Amino acid sequence: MPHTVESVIVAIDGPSGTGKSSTSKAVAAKLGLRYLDTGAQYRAITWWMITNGVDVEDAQAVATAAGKPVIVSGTDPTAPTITVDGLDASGPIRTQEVTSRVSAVSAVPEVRSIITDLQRSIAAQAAGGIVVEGRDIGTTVLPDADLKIFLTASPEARAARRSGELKGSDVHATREALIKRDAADSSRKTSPLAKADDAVEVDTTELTLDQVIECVVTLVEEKRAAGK
Ligand SMILES: Nc1ncnc2c1ncn2[C@@H]1O[C@H](COP(=O)(O)OP(=O)(O)O)[C@@H](O)[C@H]1O
Ligand SMILES: Nc1ccn([C@H]2C[C@H](O)[C@@H](COP(=O)(O)OP(=O)(O)O)O2)c(=O)n1
Repeated sequence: MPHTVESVIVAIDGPSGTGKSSTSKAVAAKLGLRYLDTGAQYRAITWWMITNGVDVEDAQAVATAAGKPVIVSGTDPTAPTITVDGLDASGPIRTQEVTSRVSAVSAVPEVRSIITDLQRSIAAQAAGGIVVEGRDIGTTVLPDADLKIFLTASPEARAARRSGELKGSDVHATREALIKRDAADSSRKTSPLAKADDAVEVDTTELTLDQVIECVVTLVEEKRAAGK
């Protein structure tokens, strides 16, 4: 069933450093929508595995433990939150250790199935609509989204953006780590990073963040107008 004009669902996918989080938060805030960072959920389950002594390279062990952590995402775009078993996970999920292990954990089908169910229930509860960002939102999690965006940017631009965030980090090493993670995320069997056939691709390499936000806001408004 098509959503009402007020209840628009926007899926924003793409590799790391293309601007998904910054764009999604800003678009949601401007349009009065909720916001969900699905990468934060995969990071949260990875953090739980590490702190609970689960060998993240052992897919069977990860699958067995996948249902244990309770992950709760707060969807206010101006102050998104994430807790695991009631603990604030927003800091620990951004460490290098979690970043280097999240692809292995998120490739486990049991993990994807649990997190996908959680994402769908959050989207269903967002009465006024939501912007959901990730890797497989348009293809798998919300294939009926009203608007699908696939953000891209050159590896150089993405690495420069990421190393700008991580003080003192080397752009070359960041670029190599990004390319390795993209390859792992794109080649896994279960819902890999991919552009949905009906997604609008936006190359952000030469665009400012404000230009990307404006572009997505315009696309949402066009969808809303077309739905009237
Ligand atoms: N179009 C852009 N131009 C320059 N910097 C950008 C652009 N989009 C995002 N950034 C910056 O790049 C970094 C990564 O953006 P982020 O939104 O976290 O990307 P993603 O969620 O895709 O990994 C942030 O510091 C953000 O401010
Ligand atoms: N929908 C999603 C979102 C993220 N993931 C996995 C794959 C990604 O490498 C990690 C981390 O995602 P996140 O969006 O936080 O990564 P970046 O901030 O873009 O570097 O989670 C996924 O498998 N499916």
